[in-house]
Amino acid sequence: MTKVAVLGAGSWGTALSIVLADNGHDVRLWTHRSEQAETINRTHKNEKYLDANIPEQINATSDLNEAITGVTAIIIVVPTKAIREVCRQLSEVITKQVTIIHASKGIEPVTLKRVSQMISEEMNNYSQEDIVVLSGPSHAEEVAHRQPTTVTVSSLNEDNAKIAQDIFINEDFRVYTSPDILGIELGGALKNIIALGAGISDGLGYGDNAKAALITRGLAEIARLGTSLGANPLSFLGLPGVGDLIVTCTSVHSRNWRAGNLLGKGHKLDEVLDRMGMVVEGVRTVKAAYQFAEEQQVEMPITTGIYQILFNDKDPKDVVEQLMNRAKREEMDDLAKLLNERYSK
Ligand SMILES: NC(=O)C1=CN([C@@H]2O[C@H](COP(=O)(O)OP(=O)(O)OC[C@H]3O[C@@H](n4cnc5c(N)ncnc54)[C@H](O)[C@@H]3O)[C@@H](O)[C@H]2O)C=CC1
Ligand SMILES: O=C(CO)COP(=O)(O)O
Repeated sequence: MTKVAVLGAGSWGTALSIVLADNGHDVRLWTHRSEQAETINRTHKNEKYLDANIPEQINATSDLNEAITGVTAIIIVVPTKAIREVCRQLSEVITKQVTIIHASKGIEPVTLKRVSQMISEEMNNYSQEDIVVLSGPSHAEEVAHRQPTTVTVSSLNEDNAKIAQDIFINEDFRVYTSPDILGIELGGALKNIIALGAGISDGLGYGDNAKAALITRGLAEIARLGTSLGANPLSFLGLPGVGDLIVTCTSVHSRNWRAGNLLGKGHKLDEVLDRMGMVVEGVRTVKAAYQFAEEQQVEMPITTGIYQILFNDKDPKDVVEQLMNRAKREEMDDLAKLLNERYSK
């Protein structure tokens, strides 16, 4: 039995702890709130986040040193906004080299750093090769009930990705590997923006045609930005790309979709975030993507429209009109062209 620590006791940290416990690992679930640790240990529930029972071999603690003592792997699953703070705390108590896997989905505004980059910047003795990302279409609510789920793990060091694959894989939770950490992290982060858009569209009362358009054209702009940064275009056709786009744009479990839905119904952003009570990563990531698009000179009309709704108080209906009345163009100048350029020789 391997001892592992999961840092972050929200929906996803709790669901991943259940997978790890099912795999026979001794799991320490760290939360920064001692009362939450006490409740989880006493009731074997984490009701604010999930309705599932928490197996007894998961021990919650608010003592970070206790959580990581003797572990072979640490899974970081806090909102992107808290990554640097948690890693700074971790860096102070960690004494040996272990596998670090993160499962957070976002990009930091201003620095435009991905999560693996933030972790390696904050942790002494850890370079980017030491970090693994786990991403894919995986709502915590379903994973916690052992519903079939597939994800991808990726690292600059393939051996580390394989270690993560072995730690997590089981008959309900299938784990693939990929060498393209850039594409995997970008896909997971950027799909949240499009999920906000899908929620807005549904909130406005638009139908499945509009949603299919958002998913498809959203994928095109994600791939456009991702490949301009050096990601493999094929990654966006995989689980952490189109797979995660489908699941977040079409599921009521998605907090990004739900937040978008409320925005589409006319609620203001502050009120929406208050009502959610859980992280809505797309709100922060849209700032980063908007900035990225300007810097890379990449066209991202959906991202731009959602940015205008969130931060410039633009009416969602006007944004739809703006998107529908853009200059005429050929469809297949994006992902298909990129793939063609890359693989036609
Ligand atoms: N919920 C899901 O189904 C999935 C979530 N993710 C990603 O996982 C990450 C975490 O999401 P969730 O667990 O769903 O969020 P959540 O909102 O359910 O929980 C976040 C947890 O992080 C804790 N936290 C916040 N700030 C902290 C800090 N400074 N130090 C320590 N703990 C802190 C909160 O107390 C809370 O327990 C996000 O990046 C999300 O995009 C990825 C895949 C699936
Ligand atoms: O990333 C997710 C599922 O793969 C969860 O999405 P939300 O954060 O929108 O709930």
